[in-house]
Amino acid sequence: MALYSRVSGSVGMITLQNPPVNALSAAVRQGIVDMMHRALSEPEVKSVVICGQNGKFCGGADIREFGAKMTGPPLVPMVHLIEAASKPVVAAIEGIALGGGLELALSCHYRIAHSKATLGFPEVALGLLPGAGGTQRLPRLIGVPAALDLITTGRHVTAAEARQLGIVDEVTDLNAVDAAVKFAQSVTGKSLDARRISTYPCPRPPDLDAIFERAMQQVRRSARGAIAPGTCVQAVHAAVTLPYAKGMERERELFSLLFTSGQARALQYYFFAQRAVSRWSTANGARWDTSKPRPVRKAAVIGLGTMGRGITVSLAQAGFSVVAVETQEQQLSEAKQAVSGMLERGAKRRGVPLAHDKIKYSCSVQAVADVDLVIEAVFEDMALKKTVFQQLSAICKPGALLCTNTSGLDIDELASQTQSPELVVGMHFFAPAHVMQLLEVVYGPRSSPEVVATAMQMGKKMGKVSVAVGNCRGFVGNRMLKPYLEQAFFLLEEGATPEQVDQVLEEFGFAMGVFKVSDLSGLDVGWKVRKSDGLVSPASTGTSARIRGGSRYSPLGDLLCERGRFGQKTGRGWFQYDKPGGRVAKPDPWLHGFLEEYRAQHGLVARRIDHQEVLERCLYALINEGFQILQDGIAAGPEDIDVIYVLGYGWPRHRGGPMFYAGQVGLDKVVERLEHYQQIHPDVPGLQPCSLLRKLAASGNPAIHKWREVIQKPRSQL
Ligand SMILES: CCCCCC/C=C/CC(=O)SCCNC(=O)CCNC(=O)[C@H](O)C(C)(C)COP(=O)(O)OP(=O)(O)OC[C@H]1O[C@@H](n2cnc3c(N)ncnc32)[C@H](O)[C@@H]1OP(=O)(O)O
Repeated sequence: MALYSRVSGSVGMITLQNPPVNALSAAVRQGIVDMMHRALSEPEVKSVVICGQNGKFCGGADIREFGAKMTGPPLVPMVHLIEAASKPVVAAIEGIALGGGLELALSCHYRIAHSKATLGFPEVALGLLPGAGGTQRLPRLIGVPAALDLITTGRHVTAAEARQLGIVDEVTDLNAVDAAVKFAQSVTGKSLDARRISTYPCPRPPDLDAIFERAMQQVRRSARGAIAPGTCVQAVHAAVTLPYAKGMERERELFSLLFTSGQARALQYYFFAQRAVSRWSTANGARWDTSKPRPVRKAAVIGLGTMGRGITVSLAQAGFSVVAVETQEQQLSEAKQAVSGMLERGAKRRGVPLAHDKIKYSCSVQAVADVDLVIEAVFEDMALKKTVFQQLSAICKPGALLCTNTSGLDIDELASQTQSPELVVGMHFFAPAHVMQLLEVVYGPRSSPEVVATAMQMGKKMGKVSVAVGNCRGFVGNRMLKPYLEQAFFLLEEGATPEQVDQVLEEFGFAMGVFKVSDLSGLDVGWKVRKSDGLVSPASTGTSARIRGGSRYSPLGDLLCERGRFGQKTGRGWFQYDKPGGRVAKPDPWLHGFLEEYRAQHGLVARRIDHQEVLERCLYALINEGFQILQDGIAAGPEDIDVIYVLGYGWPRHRGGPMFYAGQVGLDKVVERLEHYQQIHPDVPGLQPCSLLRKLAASGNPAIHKWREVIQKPRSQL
């Protein structure tokens, strides 16, 4: 709703009230319309200030209302009512003015912002465009290039930048509402003719066509199939080529197109999923709201390889004192240099002070004796990690958290090496650890709720999205990757090429196909894991070379590694590169020959494989594993899996995540296609739909927010 009050006798004040961000719900819009009419009808009122309660102007349209039937006054007539007002209306912008909130501010005649406020049009991230005149007013106010930048990227600007761009009229370090009231009094009675942005002509720079061409190219390059960025460009184009009223019609048309698209639904689901994962719960009933994090001031990182360095940088940048330990002198000095460089570049990019003095380096594990939390980041080898955990358990002060940055090893086995297994938790960072936003917090059966809460909070402080997951081989992300990779290998055996598989996955929206990603991460990484699992047996030939544990197995990855093809680092992998460390993947005729030879050797006849089969086998096998993970209680809900896949594995955000995507395709259809492929390839693992997937499909494909009800039933009966 909106509250009306009278300030200093002549200023009508409208205060938006809808915690937590004063979003423009039906009640708020109704309140604004009613209060505007009231302010305009009261003769004593000479000017109006619009502000938001609790130091937040407005977070935009209420996203929670998007799925429901529209009620209350629409936004467009509301902003027109404000702009057309005969009395000056001043927006007092504190905290945020985002999306519809900024559109509301742009309909006011003046804008006063607090210096700490941020402003922007983030609609593009929700699969939308600013649909209440934002695409028509902003270019009129700040010019086409700047408006295109803000609207197509969704980036937030500071009050200072907003002032520089001409979005706000004044910035204050003091109380913005008081400043707006004073300002409103000072403009009482002045003509408003030059203050209504919709009446401004839209500036037409001489190189207009080139500007739009460049903007389109830019969004095509980065959108990976998302339609909102390009549609935003079209809407801004209408501001330049059409009169205001017609431009508004075009904006409405384009907005409706986006609003009813599956992409907007997926992105809005993802918005809430990212927030839902912070309300974590574990399989044994620990929860975010009943578990108190422990205070952490000083942390340590053990092992300063690539991951350890990134983790050290993340911790220091988040303000923690860090003890960085590397027992090899030479490695330590290289790590020091690398970490300094990363911190310098980070400080420059973010415009923040350097955090060098936060880090103390040491060659001795003894240096961690007084820290509150240790993150072990040594080589991915169980025996080595066990030794480190035994040492840590003896050295660390009582109560210190012992965390491991493993990408899939058993947390419980490590915990059993310590005197306090309840203090052990996994913190699975993604490379590069100081850049990637995802953190899997892996709880073992003995991890205490406070320890999980502490690791989740640490992740948040490091600017990460932390997702709590249970302990199993590969946790959530890497466990789901296995069947996805397996299908890709089998498809090569059956006649596909790496470039065909990658093309299909990239057209779906992945930044990189599965084979390019493997080349980038290093083929030797998976090879080592398969070796330690006893899967790699170079001596075997004939049928047995392609069977492990009674199931079909493809040794193709192992064979490439045996030939020293580790991917980008060696200049050869599934693709070829111009040099070791090269980045541009090119099809490799050698590999095609190798595949032909391999098929001949194993009696496999290549067939034509279509795009649908590539996509369905790779994605549905991955999705099926996701349902198995939900069934096993490793992830608490589909949102956890979707956030992990979008942030950690390049799943296209505009498709919501694998579990959301499965719901969109139709769970019954996913089951039907898996069964179809299973019938044709009975020897291929991963194609048998798991019982939870079947159960959900049979219960009529319920909406994703209802899945938890079905998932929780079997467990509560245990
Ligand atoms: C039929 C409709 C026609 C409409 C035509 C006009 C179209 C206008 C388009 C829009 O305005 S779309 C909305 C544009 N605004 C946004 O995208 C803002 C989204 N929010 C954020 O970016 C952040 O939440 C924030 C505002 C910067 C605050 O960040 P912070 O980290 O401080 O807190 P959060 O955890 O993110 O959020 C707190 C809480 O608030 C909920 N929330 C935030 N914004 C909205 C919103 N616009 N509508 C509804 N709810 C919102 C958020 O979900 C959190 O609650 P939760 O319970 O934890 O999920």
